[in-house]
Amino acid sequence: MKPIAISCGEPAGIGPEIAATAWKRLRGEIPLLWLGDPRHLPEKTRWQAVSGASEAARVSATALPVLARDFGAPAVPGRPDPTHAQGVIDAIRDGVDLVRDGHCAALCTAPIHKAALIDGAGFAHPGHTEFLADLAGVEEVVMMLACTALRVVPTTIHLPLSEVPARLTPELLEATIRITRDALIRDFGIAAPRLAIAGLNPHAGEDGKMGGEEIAMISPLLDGMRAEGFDLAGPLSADTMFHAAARATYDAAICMYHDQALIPIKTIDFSGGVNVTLGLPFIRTSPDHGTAFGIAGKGLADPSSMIAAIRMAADMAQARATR
Ligand SMILES: NC(=O)C1=CN([C@@H]2O[C@H](COP(=O)(O)OP(=O)(O)OC[C@H]3O[C@@H](n4cnc5c(N)ncnc54)[C@H](O)[C@@H]3O)[C@@H](O)[C@H]2O)C=CC1
Ligand SMILES: NCC(=O)COP(=O)(O)O
Repeated sequence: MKPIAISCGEPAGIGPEIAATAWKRLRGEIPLLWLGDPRHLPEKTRWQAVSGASEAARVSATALPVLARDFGAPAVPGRPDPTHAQGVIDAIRDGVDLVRDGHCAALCTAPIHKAALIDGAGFAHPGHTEFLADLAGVEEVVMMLACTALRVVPTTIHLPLSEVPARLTPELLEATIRITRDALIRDFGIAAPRLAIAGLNPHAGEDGKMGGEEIAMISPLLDGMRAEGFDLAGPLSADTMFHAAARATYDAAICMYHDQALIPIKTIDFSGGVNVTLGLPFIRTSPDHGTAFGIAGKGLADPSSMIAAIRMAADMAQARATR
Protein backbone atom coordinates (compact mmCIF):
# COMPACT_ATOMS: atom_id res chain seq x y z
CA MET A 1 0.00 0.00 0.00
CA LYS A 2 0.97 3.65 -0.36
CA PRO A 3 2.48 5.25 2.76
CA ILE A 4 0.50 7.15 5.35
CA ALA A 5 1.95 10.68 5.57
CA ILE A 6 2.54 11.87 9.14
CA SER A 7 2.97 15.59 9.71
CA CYS A 8 5.37 16.27 12.59
CA GLY A 9 3.12 18.50 14.69
CA GLU A 10 4.62 20.68 17.42
CA PRO A 11 8.32 19.74 17.70
CA ALA A 12 8.43 20.56 21.42
CA GLY A 13 5.54 18.21 22.12
CA ILE A 14 5.22 14.44 22.05
CA GLY A 15 4.43 14.25 18.30
CA PRO A 16 7.91 13.25 17.08
CA GLU A 17 8.38 10.55 19.74
CA ILE A 18 4.96 8.93 19.28
CA ALA A 19 5.50 8.89 15.51
CA ALA A 20 8.87 7.17 16.02
CA THR A 21 7.34 4.59 18.37
CA ALA A 22 4.39 4.05 16.05
CA TRP A 23 6.84 3.31 13.23
CA LYS A 24 8.60 0.68 15.39
CA ARG A 25 5.29 -1.04 16.15
CA LEU A 26 3.84 -0.82 12.63
CA ARG A 27 6.86 -1.33 10.37
CA GLY A 28 6.36 -4.18 7.99
CA GLU A 29 2.60 -3.66 8.29
CA ILE A 30 1.83 -0.05 7.28
CA PRO A 31 4.37 2.10 5.38
CA LEU A 32 4.83 5.61 6.78
CA LEU A 33 6.35 8.88 5.60
CA TRP A 34 7.21 11.37 8.33
CA LEU A 35 7.24 15.05 7.38
CA GLY A 36 9.40 17.32 9.48
CA ASP A 37 12.88 18.19 10.69
CA PRO A 38 14.69 14.93 11.59
CA ARG A 39 16.59 16.72 14.36
CA HIS A 40 13.28 16.73 16.25
CA LEU A 41 13.00 12.94 16.31
CA PRO A 42 14.26 11.12 19.43
CA GLU A 43 18.00 10.60 19.23
CA LYS A 44 17.93 6.83 18.76
CA THR A 45 15.29 6.83 16.03
CA ARG A 46 16.29 4.76 13.01
CA TRP A 47 15.27 7.11 10.19
CA GLN A 48 16.21 7.59 6.56
CA ALA A 49 15.84 10.65 4.37
CA VAL A 50 13.76 9.91 1.28
CA SER A 51 12.84 11.94 -1.76
CA GLY A 52 9.19 10.95 -1.91
CA ALA A 53 6.45 8.45 -1.21
CA SER A 54 7.57 5.61 -3.44
CA GLU A 55 11.01 5.53 -1.82
CA ALA A 56 9.26 5.71 1.57
CA ALA A 57 7.21 2.63 0.74
CA ARG A 58 10.44 0.75 -0.07
CA VAL A 59 12.40 1.71 3.06
CA SER A 60 9.64 1.85 5.68
CA ALA A 61 10.21 -1.70 6.91
CA THR A 62 13.80 -0.92 7.91
CA ALA A 63 13.80 2.80 8.83
CA LEU A 64 11.31 5.60 9.43
CA PRO A 65 11.21 7.40 6.06
CA VAL A 66 11.58 11.16 6.47
CA LEU A 67 10.79 13.87 3.94
CA ALA A 68 13.11 16.34 5.58
CA ARG A 69 12.57 20.05 6.08
CA ASP A 70 14.99 22.33 7.90
CA PHE A 71 13.07 24.16 10.65
CA GLY A 72 16.19 26.14 11.58
CA ALA A 73 16.72 24.98 15.15
CA PRO A 74 16.54 21.90 17.34
CA ALA A 75 13.55 21.51 19.66
CA VAL A 76 13.50 21.81 23.42
CA PRO A 77 10.86 19.48 24.88
CA GLY A 78 8.03 21.41 26.50
CA ARG A 79 9.12 24.78 25.12
CA PRO A 80 7.55 25.66 21.77
CA ASP A 81 9.79 27.81 19.59
CA PRO A 82 7.97 30.36 17.41
CA THR A 83 10.62 29.93 14.70
CA HIS A 84 9.34 26.38 14.14
CA ALA A 85 5.80 27.52 13.41
CA GLN A 86 6.13 27.91 9.65
CA GLY A 87 7.80 24.52 9.33
CA VAL A 88 4.96 22.88 11.26
CA ILE A 89 2.39 24.48 8.96
CA ASP A 90 4.40 23.57 5.84
CA ALA A 91 4.59 19.93 6.94
CA ILE A 92 0.78 19.80 7.06
CA ARG A 93 0.62 21.39 3.60
CA ASP A 94 3.16 18.85 2.28
CA GLY A 95 1.01 16.06 3.66
CA VAL A 96 -2.09 17.41 1.98
CA ASP A 97 -0.24 17.71 -1.34
CA LEU A 98 1.08 14.15 -1.09
CA VAL A 99 -2.37 12.76 -0.41
CA ARG A 100 -4.21 14.88 -2.94
CA ASP A 101 -1.68 14.00 -5.64
CA GLY A 102 -2.21 10.31 -4.91
CA HIS A 103 1.33 9.65 -3.62
CA CYS A 104 0.24 8.85 -0.06
CA ALA A 105 -2.86 6.95 1.03
CA ALA A 106 -3.87 9.29 3.86
CA LEU A 107 -2.66 12.01 6.19
CA CYS A 108 -2.23 11.46 9.92
CA THR A 109 -1.41 14.67 11.78
CA ALA A 110 0.53 14.82 15.04
CA PRO A 111 -0.75 17.44 17.50
CA ILE A 112 0.01 21.12 17.02
CA HIS A 113 0.16 23.86 19.64
CA LYS A 114 -2.28 26.28 18.17
CA ALA A 115 -1.03 29.30 20.13
CA ALA A 116 2.56 28.72 18.91
CA LEU A 117 1.41 28.69 15.30
CA ILE A 118 -0.63 31.85 15.75
CA ASP A 119 2.22 33.67 17.52
CA GLY A 120 5.01 32.34 15.29
CA ALA A 121 3.41 32.37 11.85
CA GLY A 122 0.09 34.20 12.09
CA PHE A 123 -1.76 30.91 11.61
CA ALA A 124 -5.31 31.91 10.75
CA HIS A 125 -7.10 28.74 11.87
CA PRO A 126 -8.06 27.39 15.29
CA GLY A 127 -7.01 23.84 14.37
CA HIS A 128 -6.14 21.32 11.67
CA THR A 129 -9.80 20.73 10.89
CA GLU A 130 -10.43 24.27 9.74
CA PHE A 131 -7.01 24.55 8.04
CA LEU A 132 -7.55 21.35 6.07
CA ALA A 133 -11.03 22.49 5.00
CA ASP A 134 -9.45 25.70 3.75
CA LEU A 135 -6.67 23.88 1.88
CA ALA A 136 -9.23 21.55 0.32
CA GLY A 137 -11.57 24.40 -0.61
CA VAL A 138 -14.44 22.74 1.24
CA GLU A 139 -17.10 24.79 3.06
CA GLU A 140 -18.27 22.25 5.62
CA VAL A 141 -16.20 19.56 7.30
CA VAL A 142 -16.98 17.57 10.41
CA MET A 143 -14.76 16.58 13.33
CA MET A 144 -15.44 13.07 14.55
CA LEU A 145 -13.69 11.32 17.42
CA ALA A 146 -13.99 7.57 17.41
CA CYS A 147 -13.00 4.69 19.67
CA THR A 148 -14.32 1.14 19.91
CA ALA A 149 -17.08 2.12 22.32
CA LEU A 150 -18.21 5.48 20.96
CA ARG A 151 -18.19 7.95 18.07
CA VAL A 152 -18.86 11.63 18.76
CA VAL A 153 -19.21 14.70 16.58
CA PRO A 154 -19.15 18.30 17.87
CA THR A 155 -21.35 20.43 15.58
CA THR A 156 -19.57 23.63 16.55
CA ILE A 157 -15.86 23.03 17.03
CA HIS A 158 -13.20 25.46 18.23
CA LEU A 159 -15.39 28.27 19.52
CA PRO A 160 -15.68 30.14 22.79
CA LEU A 161 -18.73 28.72 24.60
CA SER A 162 -20.36 32.15 24.57
CA GLU A 163 -20.48 32.05 20.76
CA VAL A 164 -22.00 28.58 20.45
CA PRO A 165 -25.74 29.41 20.50
CA ALA A 166 -25.42 32.01 17.74
CA ARG A 167 -23.26 29.77 15.54
CA LEU A 168 -25.49 26.74 16.00
CA THR A 169 -27.69 27.20 12.96
CA PRO A 170 -30.06 24.68 11.35
CA GLU A 171 -27.89 24.80 8.22
CA LEU A 172 -24.77 23.84 10.19
CA LEU A 173 -26.53 21.07 12.10
CA GLU A 174 -28.09 19.66 8.95
CA ALA A 175 -24.76 19.65 7.11
CA THR A 176 -23.09 17.98 10.10
CA ILE A 177 -25.72 15.23 10.20
CA ARG A 178 -25.53 14.62 6.44
CA ILE A 179 -21.71 14.52 6.31
CA THR A 180 -21.58 12.20 9.33
CA ARG A 181 -24.16 9.80 7.93
CA ASP A 182 -22.43 9.67 4.53
CA ALA A 183 -19.05 8.96 6.16
CA LEU A 184 -20.43 6.22 8.41
CA ILE A 185 -21.78 4.50 5.31
CA ARG A 186 -18.72 5.10 3.13
CA ASP A 187 -15.82 4.71 5.51
CA PHE A 188 -17.15 2.75 8.46
CA GLY A 189 -19.29 0.16 6.68
CA ILE A 190 -22.52 1.03 8.50
CA ALA A 191 -25.35 0.56 6.02
CA ALA A 192 -28.07 2.43 7.94
CA PRO A 193 -26.46 4.73 10.51
CA ARG A 194 -28.36 5.52 13.71
CA LEU A 195 -27.56 8.99 15.00
CA ALA A 196 -28.28 10.36 18.47
CA ILE A 197 -28.58 14.14 18.60
CA ALA A 198 -27.84 15.95 21.84
CA GLY A 199 -29.74 18.98 23.00
CA LEU A 200 -27.85 22.18 23.74
CA ASN A 201 -29.33 22.93 27.14
CA PRO A 202 -29.62 20.98 30.40
CA HIS A 203 -32.28 18.23 30.05
CA ALA A 204 -32.49 19.10 26.35
CA GLY A 205 -34.27 22.29 27.35
CA GLU A 206 -36.88 20.64 29.66
CA ASP A 207 -39.79 21.48 27.35
CA GLY A 208 -38.54 25.03 26.90
CA LYS A 209 -38.13 25.76 30.60
CA MET A 210 -34.31 25.62 30.42
CA GLY A 211 -33.59 27.00 26.98
CA GLY A 212 -35.34 27.29 23.65
CA GLU A 213 -32.97 25.98 20.96
CA GLU A 214 -34.37 22.44 21.09
CA ILE A 215 -37.97 23.51 20.36
CA ALA A 216 -37.14 26.36 18.02
CA MET A 217 -34.45 24.74 15.92
CA ILE A 218 -33.23 21.23 16.71
CA SER A 219 -36.56 19.33 16.84
CA PRO A 220 -38.03 20.80 13.64
CA LEU A 221 -34.82 20.07 11.76
CA LEU A 222 -34.72 16.48 13.01
CA ASP A 223 -38.40 15.97 12.10
CA GLY A 224 -37.70 17.15 8.56
CA MET A 225 -34.70 14.86 8.18
CA ARG A 226 -36.59 11.88 9.65
CA ALA A 227 -39.20 12.38 6.95
CA GLU A 228 -36.34 12.01 4.47
CA GLY A 229 -35.37 8.66 5.99
CA PHE A 230 -32.66 9.62 8.48
CA ASP A 231 -32.59 7.49 11.66
CA LEU A 232 -32.29 10.21 14.30
CA ALA A 233 -32.97 10.12 18.04
CA GLY A 234 -33.28 13.35 19.99
CA PRO A 235 -32.76 16.00 20.97
CA LEU A 236 -31.50 14.03 23.97
CA SER A 237 -30.25 15.13 27.38
CA ALA A 238 -26.48 15.13 26.93
CA ASP A 239 -25.86 13.97 30.49
CA THR A 240 -27.65 10.64 30.01
CA MET A 241 -26.73 9.66 26.45
CA PHE A 242 -23.23 8.30 27.00
CA HIS A 243 -23.67 5.41 29.47
CA ALA A 244 -23.14 1.95 28.02
CA ALA A 245 -26.79 1.03 27.43
CA ALA A 246 -27.46 4.37 25.74
CA ARG A 247 -24.36 4.05 23.54
CA ALA A 248 -25.60 0.70 22.26
CA THR A 249 -28.57 2.43 20.61
CA TYR A 250 -26.62 4.61 18.15
CA ASP A 251 -23.63 4.62 15.83
CA ALA A 252 -22.59 8.23 16.46
CA ALA A 253 -23.58 11.02 18.83
CA ILE A 254 -24.00 14.45 17.27
CA CYS A 255 -23.21 17.00 19.96
CA MET A 256 -23.69 20.73 19.95
CA TYR A 257 -20.26 21.90 21.09
CA HIS A 258 -16.67 20.73 21.58
CA ASP A 259 -16.62 19.64 25.22
CA GLN A 260 -20.06 18.01 25.11
CA ALA A 261 -18.60 15.60 22.55
CA LEU A 262 -14.99 15.26 23.62
CA ILE A 263 -15.34 14.84 27.38
CA PRO A 264 -17.22 11.52 27.12
CA ILE A 265 -14.90 9.94 24.58
CA LYS A 266 -11.67 11.08 26.23
CA THR A 267 -13.04 9.78 29.53
CA ILE A 268 -14.06 6.41 28.12
CA ASP A 269 -10.94 5.75 26.01
CA PHE A 270 -8.25 8.43 26.04
CA SER A 271 -5.57 6.13 24.67
CA GLY A 272 -7.70 4.54 21.93
CA GLY A 273 -9.52 7.58 20.57
CA VAL A 274 -8.93 8.85 17.04
CA ASN A 275 -9.84 12.21 15.58
CA VAL A 276 -10.98 11.94 11.96
CA THR A 277 -12.06 14.77 9.68
CA LEU A 278 -15.14 13.92 7.61
CA GLY A 279 -16.11 15.68 4.40
CA LEU A 280 -12.61 16.26 3.02
CA PRO A 281 -11.64 14.99 -0.43
CA PHE A 282 -8.86 12.95 1.26
CA ILE A 283 -8.43 10.93 4.44
CA ARG A 284 -7.15 12.64 7.57
CA THR A 285 -6.87 11.17 11.04
CA SER A 286 -5.05 12.23 14.19
CA PRO A 287 -4.53 11.08 17.77
CA ASP A 288 -7.21 12.41 20.13
CA HIS A 289 -4.73 14.08 22.48
CA GLY A 290 -2.59 17.21 22.31
CA THR A 291 1.07 18.10 22.61
CA ALA A 292 1.47 16.95 26.25
CA PHE A 293 4.32 19.36 26.95
CA GLY A 294 4.63 18.13 30.54
CA ILE A 295 5.88 14.70 29.47
CA ALA A 296 7.55 15.53 26.13
CA GLY A 297 11.05 14.09 25.70
CA LYS A 298 10.77 11.93 28.84
CA GLY A 299 9.86 8.65 27.19
CA LEU A 300 6.47 8.63 28.94
CA ALA A 301 4.16 9.32 25.99
CA ASP A 302 1.68 6.56 25.19
CA PRO A 303 1.70 5.98 21.41
CA SER A 304 -1.62 4.06 21.39
CA SER A 305 -3.80 6.86 20.03
CA MET A 306 -1.26 7.65 17.29
CA ILE A 307 -1.11 3.97 16.34
CA ALA A 308 -4.92 3.77 16.33
CA ALA A 309 -5.04 6.88 14.12
CA ILE A 310 -2.57 5.40 11.62
CA ARG A 311 -4.46 2.11 11.57
CA MET A 312 -7.78 3.88 11.02
CA ALA A 313 -6.29 5.91 8.15
CA ALA A 314 -4.94 2.73 6.56
CA ASP A 315 -8.26 0.90 7.00
CA MET A 316 -10.20 3.80 5.46
CA ALA A 317 -7.79 3.94 2.53
CA GLN A 318 -8.06 0.20 2.01
CA ALA A 319 -11.85 0.33 2.13
CA ARG A 320 -11.97 3.15 -0.42
CA ALA A 321 -9.49 1.39 -2.71
CA THR A 322 -11.47 -1.85 -2.76
CA ARG A 323 -14.87 -0.31 -3.48
N1 LIG B 1 -4.95 17.54 16.98
C1 LIG B 1 -4.28 18.50 17.61
O1 LIG B 1 -3.45 19.16 17.01
C2 LIG B 1 -4.56 18.76 19.05
C3 LIG B 1 -3.82 19.72 19.69
N2 LIG B 1 -4.05 20.02 21.00
C4 LIG B 1 -3.22 21.05 21.58
O2 LIG B 1 -2.35 20.47 22.54
C5 LIG B 1 -2.00 21.44 23.52
C6 LIG B 1 -2.12 20.86 24.91
O3 LIG B 1 -3.48 20.53 25.15
P1 LIG B 1 -4.02 19.86 26.48
O4 LIG B 1 -5.42 20.29 26.65
O5 LIG B 1 -3.05 20.07 27.58
O6 LIG B 1 -4.13 18.32 26.15
P2 LIG B 1 -3.07 17.17 26.04
O7 LIG B 1 -3.79 16.05 25.39
O8 LIG B 1 -1.83 17.63 25.41
O9 LIG B 1 -2.71 16.76 27.55
C7 LIG B 1 -3.70 16.43 28.50
C8 LIG B 1 -3.13 15.46 29.54
O10 LIG B 1 -2.99 14.18 28.96
C9 LIG B 1 -1.63 13.74 28.99
N3 LIG B 1 -1.36 13.09 27.70
C10 LIG B 1 -1.74 13.54 26.47
N4 LIG B 1 -1.34 12.69 25.53
C11 LIG B 1 -0.70 11.69 26.16
C12 LIG B 1 -0.03 10.51 25.70
N5 LIG B 1 0.02 10.17 24.40
N6 LIG B 1 0.53 9.70 26.62
C13 LIG B 1 0.48 10.00 27.92
N7 LIG B 1 -0.14 11.10 28.41
C14 LIG B 1 -0.71 11.93 27.54
C15 LIG B 1 -0.80 15.01 29.19
O11 LIG B 1 0.45 14.74 29.77
C16 LIG B 1 -1.74 15.84 30.04
O12 LIG B 1 -1.63 15.42 31.38
C17 LIG B 1 -2.91 22.65 23.25
O13 LIG B 1 -2.16 23.61 22.55
C18 LIG B 1 -4.00 22.10 22.35
O14 LIG B 1 -4.51 23.05 21.47
C19 LIG B 1 -5.00 19.36 21.73
C20 LIG B 1 -5.76 18.38 21.14
C21 LIG B 1 -5.57 18.00 19.77
N1 LIG C 1 -9.76 19.00 20.83
C1 LIG C 1 -9.61 18.51 19.52
C2 LIG C 1 -8.66 19.32 18.80
O1 LIG C 1 -8.28 20.38 19.21
C3 LIG C 1 -8.19 18.80 17.51
O2 LIG C 1 -8.34 19.77 16.58
P1 LIG C 1 -7.76 19.65 15.13
O3 LIG C 1 -6.39 20.21 15.19
O4 LIG C 1 -7.80 18.22 14.74
O5 LIG C 1 -8.69 20.50 14.35
